[in-house]
Amino acid sequence: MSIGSSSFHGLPVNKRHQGHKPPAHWPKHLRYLASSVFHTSVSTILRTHIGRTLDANKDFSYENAKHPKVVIRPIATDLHPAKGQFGLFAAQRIPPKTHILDYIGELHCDDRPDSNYDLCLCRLPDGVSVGIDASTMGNEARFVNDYRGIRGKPNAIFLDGRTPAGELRMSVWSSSEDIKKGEEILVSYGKSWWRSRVPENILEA
Ligand SMILES: C[S@@+](CC[C@H](N)C(=O)[O-])C[C@H]1O[C@@H](n2cnc3c(N)ncnc32)[C@H](O)[C@@H]1O
Repeated sequence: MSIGSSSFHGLPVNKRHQGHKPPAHWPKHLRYLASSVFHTSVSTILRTHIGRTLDANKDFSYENAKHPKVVIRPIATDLHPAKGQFGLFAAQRIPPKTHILDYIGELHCDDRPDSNYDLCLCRLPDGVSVGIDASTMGNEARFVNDYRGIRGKPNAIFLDGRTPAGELRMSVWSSSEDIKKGEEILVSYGKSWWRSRVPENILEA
């Protein structure tokens, strides 16, 4: 099942992706990607809709634009519900409504009910949907946790938009308040994501 989303107008990824060097704490068994890759289940028509066949040179400045520094950290706090896993943290103050990074992974149209890293990129009128699965490959965005049990509300959101060259992407943006240096970046995966995984009474808490 996919993590939920809404909409925006796209902007950059950052210099971290240059040279494809994985960031600190990147798990060795996962492939680090600078941009998403297509699974064979995505048709040529859909690839065109997503826009990866458009002029890649136009995205040069987009890919190299400066973005807030973030860091993947292991979570060791007893009270954190994802203790023993990783989270994504602000390595500097992030102003409100700032594009932090894009959610990168494998673009696919097949069902991946067992993936906990599968975000919906788009749904078409004919019912076909494209997901971004970061379970085996992706970037830092795959480490963004859900706010539930960690803070009162999310401090970031998923928004979709197109890069200057026209590529459809899903990105993480800060919400209407600052994210302070050292704070964990937390979104809402949506109730439907949790509903398929945990009892309803925990969701209402
Ligand atoms: C997209 S991954 C987030 C990164 C993950 N923590 C990791 O280290 O790979 C989603 C998984 O993180 C964990 N997670 C995220 N938010 C959580 C929360 N609020 N409470 C408990 N577990 C959470 C769950 O195991 C979930 O399946």
